[in-house]
Amino acid sequence: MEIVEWKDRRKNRGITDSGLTHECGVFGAIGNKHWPCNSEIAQFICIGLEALQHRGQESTGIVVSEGTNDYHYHKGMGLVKHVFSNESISKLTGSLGIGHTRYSTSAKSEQVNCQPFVVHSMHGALAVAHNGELVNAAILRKQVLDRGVGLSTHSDSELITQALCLNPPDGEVNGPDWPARIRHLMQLAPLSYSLCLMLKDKIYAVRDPYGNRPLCLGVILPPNQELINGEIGNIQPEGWVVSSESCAFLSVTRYLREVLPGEIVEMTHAGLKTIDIVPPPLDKSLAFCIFEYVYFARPNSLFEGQEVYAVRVHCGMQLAIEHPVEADMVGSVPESGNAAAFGYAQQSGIPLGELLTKNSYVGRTFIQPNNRLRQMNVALKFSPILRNVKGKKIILIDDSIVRGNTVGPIIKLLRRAGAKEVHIRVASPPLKYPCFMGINIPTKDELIMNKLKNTKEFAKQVDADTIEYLSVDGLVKAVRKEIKPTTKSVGHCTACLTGEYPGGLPQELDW
Ligand SMILES: O=P(O)(O)OC[C@H]1O[C@H](OP(=O)(O)OP(=O)(O)O)[C@H](O)[C@@H]1O
Ligand SMILES: NC(=O)CC[C@H](N)C(=O)O
Ligand code: SF4
Ligand SMILES: [Mg+2]
Repeated sequence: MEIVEWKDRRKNRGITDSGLTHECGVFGAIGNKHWPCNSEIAQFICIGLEALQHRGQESTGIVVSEGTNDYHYHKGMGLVKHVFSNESISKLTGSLGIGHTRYSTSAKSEQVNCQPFVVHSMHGALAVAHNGELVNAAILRKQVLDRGVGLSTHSDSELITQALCLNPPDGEVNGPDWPARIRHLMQLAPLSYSLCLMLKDKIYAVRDPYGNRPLCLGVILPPNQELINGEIGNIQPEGWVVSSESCAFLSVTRYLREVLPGEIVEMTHAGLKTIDIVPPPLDKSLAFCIFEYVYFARPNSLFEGQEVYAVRVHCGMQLAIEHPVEADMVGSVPESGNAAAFGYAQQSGIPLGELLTKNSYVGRTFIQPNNRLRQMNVALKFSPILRNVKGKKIILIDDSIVRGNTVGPIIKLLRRAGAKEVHIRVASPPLKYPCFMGINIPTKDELIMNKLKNTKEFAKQVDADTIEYLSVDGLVKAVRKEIKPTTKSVGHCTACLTGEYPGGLPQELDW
């Protein structure tokens, strides 16, 4: 199989009209005692995946096991609610399982690349669910192919699956040594992944040594039981869960903690155990994706001991400090601009109000060939609230501007509704560089701030009175404001804003 260049890997992706797309959600669950428990493991995973639907909407899948190597699985293209039915879920009987929601980064959005991947190794069946993108996929692909392994897709997640089947360098003296295989993978490819790996009787939750993508652990509580100060204490849990985000821990599941950067956590019916913590390569810092805070994650998810919503409010407050302006009202481009608008209003003392209402039935809008149709797309999604806009000086907050396709048509709508002044404030810095770690950022030429000299030119182009962005330092400050000083080491990836890549650049750069 030929090596696929970056340009080709990205072909046909980023097909939406606005925003950043392309990450993934992973979720796993394992039942406690009385195996095979045939409890509601698949249902748990299905509900967890629906709660992670914002992370990936192209395809989804669940793999379960009853403690044997005969896995049951169901995968398909589309949303969780479309792919899974009562009938398909009822066939997924198991005591443990993992699931995935996908936005493609490394291979086409089609059935063959749906996750989880399942292979039968010399030590039994292995299933893999992956969020992230291997920066050195081309090199690793060659190494795996050189060892006589055949690959059936271009997916880097299949590559991870096959790399895990390679014998570890020191051999396996006392039978299969999966932690050694995982450590071997981490040496071969340190960036970027959060993984759920399932064997017949255990799940490994693994985060790459840079901690680039999120992953956290939770517990399934018996009825009428509650954690005390976040601790399990004497409770006999019904099981354990792992998820990309804590927003997927609903009702009977409770958040316990994050998987640490480089940590390998073994989940068995007996509980959770840290097997190892692999540090990032020498001289490299931790690099948690700062855009999880800005845009990707649900506002109620927890990262680094803080709620995403709180960070977004701090971003809005910092933005008001950096770029104040007089106005009658502050509002957001719903939804992900909401918290920052709240912060901006709080800091500036300007009243907060709804300037736009969003049609919640409109999903992703696909790329339209001309401005007229793009304008229609935006008008379908947003409508101005006349009472708050007419005759007013307004500040409109958005979390990010990517291609700039949303902001221009929105300003047109607001002007038509009678806005006197429109000041755009963006709660993150301008996006200028590609991401090679699981987010499909449009090409350099498509990013609006690469096409323009400065924000003045941008404002003129879209008929705004002013446009200003949060600074990189301001964003980092807002993100770190509430991280406890006891948190051992903190580091964030800002590569798409600064061009400083945590693990270096891939060899072939044709972005
Ligand atoms: O500059 P552009 O390329 O037009 O994209 C920027 C917009 O895309 C995102 O919103 P999106 O509509 O994806 O979702 P949201 O409802 O979560 O804000 C982002 O929040 C901006 O509003
Ligand atoms: N966005 C992601 O995390 C995608 C995972 C993997 N690279 C894929 O394309 O399936
Ligand atoms: S480059 Fe940007 S989107 Fe990609 S991991 Fe870094 S911060 Fe996140
Ligand atoms: Mg938005």
